[in-house]
Amino acid sequence: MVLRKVYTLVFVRKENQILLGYKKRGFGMNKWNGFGGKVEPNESILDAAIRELNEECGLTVETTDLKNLAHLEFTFTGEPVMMDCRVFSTNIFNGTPIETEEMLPRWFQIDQLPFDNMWPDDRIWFPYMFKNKLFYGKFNFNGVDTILNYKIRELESM
Ligand SMILES: Cc1cc(-c2ccco2)c2oc(N)nc2c1
Repeated sequence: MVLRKVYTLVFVRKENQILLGYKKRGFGMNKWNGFGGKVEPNESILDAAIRELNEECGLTVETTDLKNLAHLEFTFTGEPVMMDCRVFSTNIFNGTPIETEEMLPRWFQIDQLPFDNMWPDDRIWFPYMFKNKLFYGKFNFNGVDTILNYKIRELESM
């Protein structure tokens, strides 16, 4: 019986740059990633995305500014969990990114990303994100570093 948990992931864009955070502790530690986390029982997915972004790097974004780009499902061989990850992006935001206990934020040129220090699936689906296409992906992991199999496809509408 698989336990599905919903997560958010927000990518902030500025010209040809993308804001990534270096996870200083917890799940995904020592990897650069978008900002996000668990959706609490009492909140919408959009509200969770906005809350996590603010908690992790201090930026504020409006719900209407977030564009839902992807639905990604992550499973782990031998574990009954499935991470149902909703990916959003925006180029409209308020504030300047600040370092928090969780995250060290940094702007990267989108053609110079630290993929060796990111989740292995990112190099597979980031090109879809940069085409601003809606897409759906399923990735089956063995541990945190090895993708056993995956599928990805563009969607016309979510
Ligand atoms: C297995 C996995 C999990 C996550 C994640 C998102 C939010 C919390 O964990 C990922 O994020 C990325 N970029 N790849 C990921 C793979």
